[in-house]
Amino acid sequence: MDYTLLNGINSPADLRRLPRTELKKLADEVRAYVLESVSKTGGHLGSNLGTVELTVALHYVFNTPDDRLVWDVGHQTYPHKVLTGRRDRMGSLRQLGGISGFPRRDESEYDTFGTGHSSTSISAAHGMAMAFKLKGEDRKAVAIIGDGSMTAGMAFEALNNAGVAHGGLMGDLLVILNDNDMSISPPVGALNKYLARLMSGSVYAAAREGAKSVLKNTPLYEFARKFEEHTKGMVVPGTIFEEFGFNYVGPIDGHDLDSLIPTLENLRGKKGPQFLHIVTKKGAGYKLAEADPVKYHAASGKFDPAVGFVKPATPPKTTFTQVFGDWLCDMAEADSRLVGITPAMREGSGMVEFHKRFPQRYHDVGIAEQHSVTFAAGLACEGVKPVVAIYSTFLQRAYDQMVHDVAIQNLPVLFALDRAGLVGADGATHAGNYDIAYTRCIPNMAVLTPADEDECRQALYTGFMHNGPVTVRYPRGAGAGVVPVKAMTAQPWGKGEVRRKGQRIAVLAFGTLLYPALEAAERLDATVANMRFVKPLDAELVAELARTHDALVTVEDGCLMGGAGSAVTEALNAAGISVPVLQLGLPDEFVEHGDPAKLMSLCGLDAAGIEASIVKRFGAKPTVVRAATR
Ligand SMILES: Cc1ncc(C[n+]2csc(CCOP(=O)(O)OP(=O)(O)O)c2C)c(N)n1
Ligand SMILES: CC(=O)[C@@H](O)[C@H](O)COP(=O)(O)O
Ligand SMILES: [Mg+2]
Repeated sequence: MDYTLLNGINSPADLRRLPRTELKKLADEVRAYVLESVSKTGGHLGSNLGTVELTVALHYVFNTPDDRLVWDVGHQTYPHKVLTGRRDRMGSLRQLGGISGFPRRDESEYDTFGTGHSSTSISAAHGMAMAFKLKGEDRKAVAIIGDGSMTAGMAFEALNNAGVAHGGLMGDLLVILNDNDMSISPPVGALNKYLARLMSGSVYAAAREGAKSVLKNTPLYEFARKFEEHTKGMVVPGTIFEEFGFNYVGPIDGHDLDSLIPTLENLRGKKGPQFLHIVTKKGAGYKLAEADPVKYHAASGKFDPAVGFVKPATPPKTTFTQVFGDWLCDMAEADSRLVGITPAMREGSGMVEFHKRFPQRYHDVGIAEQHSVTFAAGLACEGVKPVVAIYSTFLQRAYDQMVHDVAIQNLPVLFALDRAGLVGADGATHAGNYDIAYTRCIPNMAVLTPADEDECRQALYTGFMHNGPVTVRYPRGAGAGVVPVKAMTAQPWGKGEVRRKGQRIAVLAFGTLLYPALEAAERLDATVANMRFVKPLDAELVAELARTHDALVTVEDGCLMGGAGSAVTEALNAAGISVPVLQLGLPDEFVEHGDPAKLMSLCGLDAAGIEASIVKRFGAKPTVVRAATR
C-alpha cells in the first residue's frame, strides 16, 4: 500500500488540514501501516487495529495536544503514535532506546498520561478536566477505556467521583468506552452482559444518531436534540453511566467516521461529564485477527501478514508459565480443594488447559486484582485451597488485600507470581521488580524463589501444601531447561542448598540467577548456594557460609532495596556476624523496555556482570581481612 496521505501527516495539525473526505483513506493507510510495522517488530496488534478510525476522529475533532487524550492501558496507541509524529520511529517499538509500547509523557506531548496498567484513564482524565476548570481553561479531557478495563473497580471509583460537581465545578470530561466485546480472553462478568444489552438496544441509538447527523446544521437539529433529551429517559431506561451523572450517547459504530466525527463534534461542545459508548472489532480490517482476537492480541515477534502467526520451526523451550499450567492441572487432579483464579490473564498465566479441564474450579474475575485476592481469602476461609495466578506487577494493585485479607488472617492462599523480574518489551510499567521486597516484609507470608523449571514445580507444590500465605515467583519466558520431575515433592521448608563448593567467596543465589552465578563462580572458584527461600530464609546456611568464607555475595532478579540481599544482611546482623556482603540486584531506577538478556546484562546480572562486580569489590584473589568476630 502507498502511504500518500500518511506520509504527509507529521502531527494532528496536518491531519486536521485534510479534507474531511480524505479521512477514510487516511484511516486505511494507518491500519495498513500499523499491521506492516507490527509484523516487523512484534507488539500488540488486535487492539491497535480496532482503534484506527477512533484515533483519526479524535485527533480530527479535538485540539490535541491542548485537549487531552488519556488511553487506558495504552496498548492500543500505535495509530495514535503514528499520527503524532512517531510514524518513522515505529520500527524501534519496544526495543532498547526505541519508543515504548505504551503512552509515555517523556516520549511525546501527545502522550498526556503514562499507562500500561489498566483502568486508570478516567481518574487521570477527570483530574485534568478539573485542573482546566480550576484554571479557567476551555480544554477537554478524554478518557478512552476498553470494555475489559471497565471491569476494574478503579474505573467505577472514577465514574462515581467524576459524575458529580465539586464545589459547584464540573469537569468537561468525555469518557469513551471502546467496546469490542473482548478483553485478552473472552470478556467475563455481569458488565459484559449489560453492555451487550445496551448494544442490542442499538436500533434506538443508531436511529437517534442517524437522525441527528442528518439534521445537523439545520433549524430542526435543535428541536430534535431537545426532543431527544426529553424523550430519552422515557424511550430507554437510563444507563448505569447516566446513573453516575454522565450524559450517555451510543452505542455507535466505532469504525464509521460518519458516525464518530459528528458525534464527537457534538460531545466536544457539551459541558460536564459525557459518556460515549462505541462498538468496535478487535483486529478490525485484518481477517486473521478478527477471527481470533485472543491469538492476535499481541505478536511475540515478526510475522508475515499474509500468513499470520505460525508455530516456530523449532519448538520453543518450555516456559515457567507452562510449568505452572501443567502443575496446576496435576495438583487439581490430586487435590479437589484447589481453585485457580486469574484476573483476566488466562492465556498469559497458562490456565487455558486448567479452564478446559476444571471449569467449576476456574475463575477469571476480570481485570479485578483486588477482588481476586479477597475472593481467594473467602474461599480459603471455607477450606478451599485457592491459587491466585497473577503477574508480579499486577499484584501490586492488590497489596492491601494481600496484607489485610490474607496475611493477617494467615489464610492458605498461594500466589503464583509470573513475570517476576524484568519482563523486557513491556518495560517499566510491567516489570515484576518489587515482589520480593513487598512480600517478604509481610508477617506470615512465605516467599519462594525457584531456580529452574523443576524447582518451580516443586516450589509450587511446597507452597500449596503450606498452611498459610505463600508467594512463588518466576520470570517471564523459559528457564535453564531443567525438565520438571513429574513427582511432586515438598522442598525442606526454609532450606537452601550448596550447589558448588569453592573458596573465599560464597555467592547466595535467589531464583533463576543461580545459573549465571554458577557460571561466574567457575571462573572465580567461588562457592554457590541455591537459597530457594527468601522467607523463611535459611539463616543457618547464611551463618555457616559467613563463618567459612571471607565474603558473601547475594544475587537476585529483584530490586536491591529491601530484597533478598537485605534479608541476608538482616540475618547476619541478627546473628552478630560481621562479614563483607556484596548485594547484586536490580537498581533503584525504572529499567526501560528492551530485550530481556540485554537489560539483565546492563544491570550487571548476567554471568559476566556478576563476575565483574565480585572482582571489582574483592579483587580477583580477594584479600579480604577476616573480621575479628564470627
Ligand atoms: C491492572 C492490569 N491488569 C491486567 C492487565 C493486562 N491487560 C492488558 S490489556 C488487557 C485487556 C484489556 O481489555 P480492553 O480494555 O477491553 O482492551 P482491548 O484489548 O479489548 O482493546 C489486560 C487484561 C493490565 N494491563 N493492567
Ligand atoms: C497490555 C498488557 O498489559 C498485556 O497485554 C501484557 O503486555 C501481556 O504481557 P505478556 O506478553 O508478558 O503476557
Ligand atoms: Mg475490549
